[in-house]
Amino acid sequence: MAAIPKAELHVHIEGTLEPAMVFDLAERNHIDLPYDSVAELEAKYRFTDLQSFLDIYYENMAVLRTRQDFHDLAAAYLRTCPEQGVRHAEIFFDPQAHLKRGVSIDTVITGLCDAIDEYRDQVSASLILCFLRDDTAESAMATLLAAEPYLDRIIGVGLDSAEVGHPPSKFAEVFQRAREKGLKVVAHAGEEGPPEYVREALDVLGAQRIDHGIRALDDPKLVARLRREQIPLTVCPLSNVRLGVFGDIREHTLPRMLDEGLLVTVNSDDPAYFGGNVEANVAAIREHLGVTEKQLRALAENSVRASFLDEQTKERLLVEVDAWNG
Ligand code: HPA
Ligand SMILES: [Zn+2]
Repeated sequence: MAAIPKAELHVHIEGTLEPAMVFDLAERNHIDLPYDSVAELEAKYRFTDLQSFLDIYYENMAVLRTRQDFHDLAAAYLRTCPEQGVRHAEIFFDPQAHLKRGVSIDTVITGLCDAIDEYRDQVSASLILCFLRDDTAESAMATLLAAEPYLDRIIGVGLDSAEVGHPPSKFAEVFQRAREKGLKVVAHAGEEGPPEYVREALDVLGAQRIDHGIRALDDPKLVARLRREQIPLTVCPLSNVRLGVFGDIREHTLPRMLDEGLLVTVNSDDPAYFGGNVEANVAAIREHLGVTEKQLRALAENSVRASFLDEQTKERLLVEVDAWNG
C-alpha cells in the first residue's frame, strides 16, 4: 500500500541526524566522540522529558561543520520523502545552535538549500528558522539580523527548545520584526508548557500554526478558539510518547483533538530520535489509536491546508490525497 500523500510541517532537520551519520561526520571532521559505537550512542536515547532529549540533540549536532555536512543531512531526509508520501516539507533549523559553535549562518543555509534544490523534483521543501527560547531575546534578534540576507530562502520563523519558563512573550520584538519582513510565523507551544503559552504564541507572536499544542486540551475555552479559528496544530505522536508527555501511545489525545474538530496534522518532530519518520507516526496512530482511513485522509488534507504553499499547489495536492486508495 502506497503512503498517503501529505505535507510534513514539523520536522527539525537536526533531529533527522541518524546515529550512523553522527559517526560518519565525526570521522570526516576529525571529531572525537565520547561513544565507541552506534549502539552505545543509541543506548543514550532513553529520554525522560524534553530537556533530556535536547541535551543529546545539541551534543550530537556538533559533528555538523561544513556546507557539505548540512547538504548531506538535508539530502538524507529529503531522499526519504517520496516513499513516505511526503510531497512537501516545511523544515525547521536551529541556527543559534550552530552559530555558537563557530559555524556561519551562510554555511548552514547554503548547505541546506543545496539539498533542497537538488531534490526539488521529488519533493518541495522550505525552511523555517527557529529561535531557541532558552536563549536570550537579544540572541534571537541578532540571529534574525544575520539571516536577513537569506530571507529569499526562508519562509518563516519558529520557536523551539526548552519550553517551560520561556514564554512566547519573551520574543515579542523579534517576531514583530520577522512579520514586518514578510515571514510566516509558527511556534512550539503547549508541548510541556501550559495553555497560556499557546495563547501568547497566537496573540503576542502572531503564530499562524502551533507546533504540538497538545496541552491546549487542558483549557476548554482555548480549545473552542482553536476550533473556531481553525488554527493548525502540528502534532507529533511518537515524540510525545518518547518525551513522556504521554505514558503510552494508547493514551495520546489525538483522537480527542479530531473529535473536537481541531485542525490537526501528524508529523515526526525528530525522527532519528523518536522512533520513526512521519509514516511511522501514521502507522502508530492507525495501529494503537484506532485512527480510521477517513480520519487519515482528513489528517493528510489538513497537512496540505495548513502548509504555506500557494492555493493552486494546495488544490493540486488535495486532488492527490483524494485519489489515494488506501
Ligand atoms: O520536540 C522539540 N521540542 C522543542 N524543541 C525542539 N527542538 C528539537 N525538537 C524539539
Ligand atoms: Zn519540534
